[in-house]
Order: sequence, then C-alpha cells, then structure tokens
Amino acid sequence: MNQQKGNLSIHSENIFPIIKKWLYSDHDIFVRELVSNASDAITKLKKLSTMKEVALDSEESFKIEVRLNEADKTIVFSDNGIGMTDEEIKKYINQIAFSGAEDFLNTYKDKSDKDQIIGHFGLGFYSAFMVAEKVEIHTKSYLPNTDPVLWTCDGGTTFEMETGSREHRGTDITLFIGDEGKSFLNAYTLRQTLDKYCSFMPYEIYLTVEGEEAKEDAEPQEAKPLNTTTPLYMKMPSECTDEDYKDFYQATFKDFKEPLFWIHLNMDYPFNLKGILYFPKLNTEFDTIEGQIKLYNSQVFVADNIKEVIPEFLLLLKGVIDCPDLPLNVSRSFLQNDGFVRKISTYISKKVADKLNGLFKTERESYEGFWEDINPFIKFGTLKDEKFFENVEKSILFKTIQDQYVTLDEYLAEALDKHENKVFYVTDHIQQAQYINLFEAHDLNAVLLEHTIDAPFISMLESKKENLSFARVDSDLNEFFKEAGDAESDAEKTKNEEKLQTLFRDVLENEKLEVKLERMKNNDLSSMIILSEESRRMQDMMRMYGSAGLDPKMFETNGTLILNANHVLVSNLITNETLESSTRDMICAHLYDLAMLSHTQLSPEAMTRFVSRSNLLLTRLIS
Ligand SMILES: Nc1ncnc2c1ncn2[C@@H]1O[C@H](COP(=O)(O)OP(=O)(O)OP(=O)(O)O)[C@@H](O)[C@H]1O
Repeated sequence: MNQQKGNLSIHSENIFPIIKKWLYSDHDIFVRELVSNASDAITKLKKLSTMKEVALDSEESFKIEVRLNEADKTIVFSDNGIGMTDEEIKKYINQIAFSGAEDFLNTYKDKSDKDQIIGHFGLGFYSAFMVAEKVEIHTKSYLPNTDPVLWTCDGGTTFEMETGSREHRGTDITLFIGDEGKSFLNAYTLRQTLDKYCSFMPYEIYLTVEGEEAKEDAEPQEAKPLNTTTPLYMKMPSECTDEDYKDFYQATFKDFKEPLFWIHLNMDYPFNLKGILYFPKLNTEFDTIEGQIKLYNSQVFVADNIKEVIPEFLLLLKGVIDCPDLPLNVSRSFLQNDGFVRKISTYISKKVADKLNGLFKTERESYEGFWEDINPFIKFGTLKDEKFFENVEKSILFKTIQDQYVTLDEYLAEALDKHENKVFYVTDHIQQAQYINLFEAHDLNAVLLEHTIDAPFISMLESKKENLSFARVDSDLNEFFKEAGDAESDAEKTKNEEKLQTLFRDVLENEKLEVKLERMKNNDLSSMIILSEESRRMQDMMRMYGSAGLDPKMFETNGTLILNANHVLVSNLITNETLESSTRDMICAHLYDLAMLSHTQLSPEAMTRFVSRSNLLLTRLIS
C-alpha cells in the first residue's frame, strides 16, 4: 500500500455520549463550567474595553445571575459579558473542543495577559448535558449591528439556530433539567454547589429562585451576591490585617477556633501562585488533625486536598491555594508525573519551613506556645519530606520534664558532661513519674515524647545524626543514681544479689527473671524495672505491626528488676532471718509489682493480684 497521510475523523454520534457521561466524574461540575464561561465572557469584554476595542458604560456593573425555576425545571446562567454572534456560536459551540477562550487569547496575545481567563479545552459547555435534556443559548454579541441568536440542542447531535430575541449584550444559557439532574432543582443543593465552586469568582454571582415553589422555599430571593469577588489571598499581604486573616479563615473553613498563625503565599515567578495556609488549633478533644487545602484555578474551585500538588503533610493544615497555571480538569495521574507540579510542591514546603524558622528566631515565646499544636504536623513533615527536615531542623523543639522548650542542640549542650549525644525521654509522664523524680533529684533532664509520631520521629533523627541516640528514662540505670562502693562491699553485694535473684525467681515462678541489687542514692525507692532501649522498641514494634508470622513472645522480656539495697524493705529481705515466709513472699511479689507499675501497664490478672495482696497487707497492719 502507498504511504498515506490524513486527519483522523471523529463521529459526533459516538463522541458526544462520552463527553456527556464520562468527561467529568462529578455531575455538579456543570455549575462550575457554566459560571466560568459567564465569568470569561465578562473578563473578555473588560479586556477589550481596556484595549479600547469597545466602549463600556462606566456605570455598568458586571454580574452573573443563576435563576432557578423548580416548576419549569429550568436553571438559567445569565451574564452581561461579551455575548456571541451566530458565527461565533458556529465556531465555538457547534465545533466541540474548539475553545473560544484559547482563540481569544491567541487573537489578542500581544495586548492581553492570560490572567483570569479560565476556559481552555472547549468542552466545558457540554457538561450541561450531564444534567439537562435540552439546552438553549440566548445570546447577543457586543459587536454592533449583529443579531441576537437562539441556539437549541436536545442532547442529540443536531442543533437549531435562529435569530433570537435577546435585547442586551450577554448570554443566557437555559438548562431544561432532566431526571439525572433533578437534585439541582433544589435551591439548597444548587446554592451549595455554587458556594463550593464559585465563592471566590471575580464577578458577583446572584442566585434567584423563581416560580410558585419559590415562595415556600426556605431560600429567600438573593439580594446580595453569594461570592467574594476579591478573596483575601488575592490581596497583597501588606494590605491584610490579622482580623482579615481570621475572618477569612472562619468564613472559608467554618472553624470558629482561631487559627494559630498563617502563611500568605504570593508568587508571580516562575509560576503564578497565591494562597493562604493556616495552622489550625488541634482538636484536643479527639486529638485529630483534620486539614483541608482547597485548590483553585483563577478563583474557581478545583478540588480539595490534591496531594499531588500539595505536599502530603501540608494537607494537615487548612488553606486555599490558587494556581492559574494548573489545568482545571486536573487528572491526578497527570499531576503525579509533572515536574511543574513538583516545583509548586517544593515551593510551598519551603515557604512553610521559612515561616516556622522566622517564628522560631523572632518570636520564640509564641512559637513555644504553638508547639503542642504544631509539633505532630512538623514531625510528620520531617518524616515525609527530607528537604523539609533539613529546612526546619534547627527549629524543632522538645518539651522537657521541667516544662521548658529546648532544641536538640540546646539539650545536648546542657547534657554534654553527663551523657554526651544521648537524649533521655519519657513516653508517659504519669506512668513514668517515678523515673522522672529520679532524674529531677539528680539534676538530669529528659524530654517528653508522648505522641505516636514520636517513635518514628526519633528513629529518623537517629538515622540522620551520627552518634545520636535516644533512650527512655527506664532503659538503663544511670551511674548518677548509684552510690560508689569498695571492693569488699561489692563482693558482698554480688552474693546478696544472687540470693535475691533465687528468691524472686522462686516466688514469682519466673526462671528467667534478672535481678540486680544496687546501692541507690535515693532511699525512698525500693524497686524499679529497666528494659534496654532496643528490646523495648522491638516489643513496641511487634505490638504495633503485629507479629507477621513471628512469635511475639520471642521478643518478650520483662527487663531487669533493680532492687535498692539502701531501702529498708530490700535490706530486710537480705538480713532478716526471722521473716515469716508468707510475709517475705508477699513483699517480693509486691516489690516486683510496684516496679512494674511505673514501667508498663499491668495485665488484668496481675492488677487483680496486686489489689488483693495490697488489701491483705493492710489488713495485717491492723491486726
Ligand atoms: N456565556 C458565554 N458567553 C460568551 N461566550 C461563551 C459563553 N459560554 C461559552 N462561550 C464560548 O464557547 C466556547 C466554548 O465553551 P466551553 O465551555 O465548551 O470551552 P472553554 O470555556 O473554552 O474551555 P473549557 O473546556 O476549559 O471550559 C468558549 O470558549 C466561549 O468562546
């Protein structure tokens, strides 16, 4: 066969159903598309006016009206924009996927910037057929001496066009709603949809409910626009007050808790991006963080929480981001591989880090005040995004057992002589109070790491920082807590230790129990458990991720029981030969339970035994 070249042809009978049914996943998109077209029509007219291509009445107010008539089953989208001539309808409407927006930009490319024109593909108009069984266009062009046009299409592939009756410049698109769209005949639903997509559109939008049912409807006639034409993020940061930011936050997210602080993003080059990111107050009641980042394109809502554009950890924040350079019909698989999108994401993450560093450096006190709310978010960010970690590393705080906030460097500097490169931490300040007391009594510091994110966070820090290690307060018996002894007393201690180990193993019926006898400086503490950091982390991991085929018991160890030789109970166990065996056994079991209580949660059986033994001991005291 000879080599041939040609144009692919499309049969409208086949392609039309695809556009109507599958182009957009959400039915409500037609609202966004038709209001965007109306907005484009006004923008174009205004641009022509600035180019002196058309003279406009300076008094004229530009607006978009959405009129609902439930009885007639119609929704009209009406604008006083540029309008269309019959030639333009033939070109832009009858030819599917021929965009008048693109055409306009090409025609005026030297005189007009791309700003604010939303349309792009030349398909949006046809989304009307997702909900309508018939669509009419009543339009009149701004061009003098042109006739109005009435265009009608009942959803098939034919249309009718005739001279229309519209007197004023602009366009009315009337949708005769079919079964598939009947939910939009409800004023509340329609209003919600307009709110969702159009609340920041650049021209005033009014919703009017007409007809019989309107009187009974809860929605009164709209006297004021339902949108804000210049949302705060479009303004220069220097023009906005704290009150403005707070009001915008409350209105946009319906969250009446004040945000902690915010970041106003305002970038023109190399891409255009505007927005405000808010750090919300944590919902302490449920300890959850529910973020919401709304993505806009030229003031038209695109979607919530698009994690391909916004770094995943930032989705914990609340905010709006407007990026006109992103296509409206964002396909997520497209975004995932897009270098431009990655740049946006890097920019946002950098801005957040800059803000945090700025607050840390210049307003440390308030930054410390925010720390409880923002720390899970920052830690999550450092785990998800290496660059973010490098950027904010120096502004990460740790709360100490003395209720102070220190950086890692500050903590390590203070601890340099006592435990170089080692951070002691507490995961539950109530349960581990015993150990905290010990630390405080010996002038040692530890930090509180009580959130679930802290375990992976410290592992990450250890992997990044050579020699740095974290150890829970009960992972080792610090040398500071012990009294020094001479050789003779050490030999005696070892002998007693063996004796006590045998005794405790017998009483507790635990052949593996490790017992150590120590002369501790603190006489009040009788017993405690220590469990090496590695073993505990292994156990925690097994608990968290399940055993994955391994026997969890493999890693189970109860740690080492430390007995304080300087405590009267322990010294009695060693020296008192006349102690009744049942009393002695009870003391052993109790010393063990008391140590366990400060270290972990007792099992229900162990707790039951502990309580009944306590009662028994108290009863003996009385009798
Ligand atoms: N209300 C209107 N007033 C004037 N022209 C309109 C109006 N609605 C549609 N048009 C014309 O019809 C064209 C096609 O509209 P359509 O919504 O299908 O595509 P688009 O807006 O160009 O791109 P997109 O598919 O991204 O929305 C528009 O570009 C515009 O020229």
